[in-house]
Amino acid sequence: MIQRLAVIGVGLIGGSLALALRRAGAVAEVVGCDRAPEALERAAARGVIDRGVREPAAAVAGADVAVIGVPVRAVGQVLAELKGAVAAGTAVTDVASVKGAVLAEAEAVYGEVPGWLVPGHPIAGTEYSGVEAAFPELYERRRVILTPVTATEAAALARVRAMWEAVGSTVVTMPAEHHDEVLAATSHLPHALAYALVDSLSGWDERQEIFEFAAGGFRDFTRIASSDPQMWRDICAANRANVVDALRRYQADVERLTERLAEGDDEAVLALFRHAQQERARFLRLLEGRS
Ligand SMILES: NC(=O)C1=CN([C@@H]2O[C@H](COP(=O)(O)OP(=O)(O)OC[C@H]3O[C@@H](n4cnc5c(N)ncnc54)[C@H](O)[C@@H]3O)[C@@H](O)[C@H]2O)C=CC1
Ligand SMILES: O=C(O)C(=O)Cc1ccc(O)cc1
Repeated sequence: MIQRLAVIGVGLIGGSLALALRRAGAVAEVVGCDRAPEALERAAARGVIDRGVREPAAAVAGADVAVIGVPVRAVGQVLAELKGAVAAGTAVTDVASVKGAVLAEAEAVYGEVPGWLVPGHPIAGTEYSGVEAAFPELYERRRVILTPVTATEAAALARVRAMWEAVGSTVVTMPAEHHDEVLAATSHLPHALAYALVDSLSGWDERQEIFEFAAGGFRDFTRIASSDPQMWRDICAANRANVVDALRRYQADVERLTERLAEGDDEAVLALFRHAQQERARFLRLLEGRS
C-alpha cells in the first residue's frame, strides 16, 4: 500500500496510474504536480488527485513513491527541481518512452544516477493526451519495462515493481540501451511511419479522394498519427541514432519489395506477405498468452 503517491506531470500516463492505483485500493493519498494549473484543476475535478502543488519538491515531500509523468524533454528539468528534496525511503520513477536520455539527464544533474531513481516505461498508452484522456484500465495485462542501474536501491526497485503489479502489469527489467533499441523498432518506427504516410499522401494531387475513400486499413495503419506531434518529435530526438537506424533498415526492405513488384516477381511478393501474416499471427498469440 502506497501511503502517499506524488504524480509530477498529471497527464494520460500519470493520471491513469493514479486512477488505477486508487481503484485497486493500493494508494491512500495522491498529490499532483503540474506546470499547467488547469491540468491540476481537471485532475482534482476528476478525482485523479487529492490535492495539487506547483513545485516537484513539494510534491515528493513525504511521498513513498513519486512518478515523473512529464514529456521526455522535461524529465531533466524535473530531476533538477528535485535536487535535495528526495528523502531517504522515497522511490522516484519515470514513464518516459526513452530510457538512455533519462539516465543521461540524471547523471548531468546529480553526477551519477541516484539510488532512489528507478527508470521505467509502461508499454501502454493511446493516441490521446492530457488528464481527461486518463482511464484506470490502461495498465491491465500490459508490460512495464524498468531499466535499473547498479546504483539503484533494491528497496526502491521493489516498491516501483509492486506499484505496477498492483495495477495489473507485468514488470520486466533490462538495460536502458537495450530498451531504446527495441522500442525504436516496435514503437518509435511505427509512429514515424504513420506520420510519414499521412503526410506523404496529403501531398498527392488526389489527396481529397484518397482520404474520402480510405478504408479501415488506412485508419488502422494511421491511428497513431493522431498522437501528440511534439511528444513524438521529442521521443525520436531523444532516441535519434536508434530511430534513424530503424528507418534506414525499413527503407531498405521497402525498396526490395518495390523492386520485386516492379520486376513482376509476384512469387517473391506473395512469400513476403505470407511470412508477414504468419509473423503477425505469432505476435498476436504472444500477446494473448499474456492476458
Ligand atoms: N502517451 C502515451 O501513450 C505514452 C507516453 N509515455 C511517456 O509518458 C510521458 C507522458 O506522456 P503523456 O501522459 O501522454 O503526456 P501528457 O501530455 O498527457 O501529460 C504530460 C503532463 O506533464 C505536464 N508537464 C510538462 N512539463 C512539465 C514540467 N516541466 N513540470 C511539471 N509538469 C509538466 C503537462 O502539463 C501535462 O499535464 C512521456 O514521457 C511519454 O514519452 C509512455 C507510455 C505511453
Ligand atoms: O497508441 C498506441 O498504440 C501506442 O503505441 C501508445 C504508446 C505511446 C508511447 C509509448 O512509449 C508506449 C505506448
